[in-house]
This record gives sequence, structure tokens and C-alpha cells, in this order.
Amino acid sequence: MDRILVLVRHGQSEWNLKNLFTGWKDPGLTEKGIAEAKAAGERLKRKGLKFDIAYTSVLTRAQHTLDLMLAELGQTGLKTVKDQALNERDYGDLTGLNKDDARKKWGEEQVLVWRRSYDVPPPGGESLKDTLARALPYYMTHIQPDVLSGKSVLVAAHGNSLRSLIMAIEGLTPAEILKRELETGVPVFYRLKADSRPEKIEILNG
Ligand SMILES: O=C(O)[C@H](O)COP(=O)(O)O
Repeated sequence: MDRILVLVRHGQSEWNLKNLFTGWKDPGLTEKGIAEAKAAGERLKRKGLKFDIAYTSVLTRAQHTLDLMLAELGQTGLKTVKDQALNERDYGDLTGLNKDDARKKWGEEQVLVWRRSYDVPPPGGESLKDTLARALPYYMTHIQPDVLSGKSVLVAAHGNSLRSLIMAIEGLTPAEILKRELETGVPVFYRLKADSRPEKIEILNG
């Protein structure tokens, strides 16, 4: 039985382009982001994948990325479940600030701690641990059961909501997940074993 799970971070958004902390804000994709999402769909198609269900967040950039991938796959209209649990981490008071300006104001190190530490939240926002605390229960009760029942599942979401899931799926430590970056529009392919651990991991970046 095939147990296929593909995670895709949305294509470049208007706020990624402007280098702004985005979190729960809802900017659309740029032209580049649209092209990245289409390219992601083409890679999935080239791999011969067909999906049984898709999951995404309630944010436009992830939903649009999913729609563009499904169009490339010839799977427009696939059953899609949208849930806030898959949203980007809430960047709190940093939302809307320029990342370089924030480094000038608070220092390189502090901003890195807010962006990449495991359990230090940005002021008024969510740490990766907080993000995991709402994304993982959703994964365990909705997405994982679908995959383990033999469905092929496509998830379009966000840098940090997906990093938190990757940490759990791959059994990474907080130190290991800090170094793991997710590029926009690059699918992460998993084949899971019956015990839910990955037997194959592939980054589809070419
Ligand atoms: O919300 C954001 O600003 C980005 O999508 C992810 O930000 P990060 O690279 O700081 O994790």
C-alpha cells in the first residue's frame, strides 16, 4: 500500500518579496510565486503523482498555490480541506515590519532567535513550539489517518507550520529543525511506513 504525503510551502508572496514579517496576514502571490506554484505542480506530475485529498490553510497564498498545483496535475476540484491549524505561525507584533529594519532595531541575534529558535515566541506571537502545538494535533487527527489508510495527500501551507510538522514526521530535535529551511514552492515528498515514520524523503527541487 502506498502512503504518500507531499508538503509544499506556498510560492513567493507579495510580503516575501517586500521582506516583511507576514504570519497571519493575507497577501497574495507574486508573479514569481505563481510560477513557482505551477512548477511545483509540474514536478508532482512528472513524478506520476495523483492525489486523493488536499489540505491547506485559510490563507490565500497557500490556497492559490494549491489551486495552481492541482491545475497542473489535472486535478482541479479535488476534495480540499481548509483549516486555520495549518496557518503560518502568528508573528505577533513583528507582523508587517521589514525583517532588515527589525535586525537594525533589535540586533541580528535577537531576530534570529524569534525566527528560528524552537520555544522563544516573537512578542505577542507564536514560537515554533506554539505552532506545533496547534498544527500537530490537526495532522494527527486528520492528515496522518488519511495517509495511513493509503490515500495520497497533498498539503499546501507555510514555512513554519510545515517546519513544525516536518519536525514531528522526521523525528527531528529542536536543534535539527532550526537548520531546516523550506523554499517556496519546493515539494517535500514522503512515503510513510505503516508505523507513520518516513521510509522515503525526497525534496523535489528540480
Ligand atoms: O511569515 C513570514 O514572514 C514568512 O512566511 C516566514 O518567515 P520566516 O522566514 O521568518 O520564518
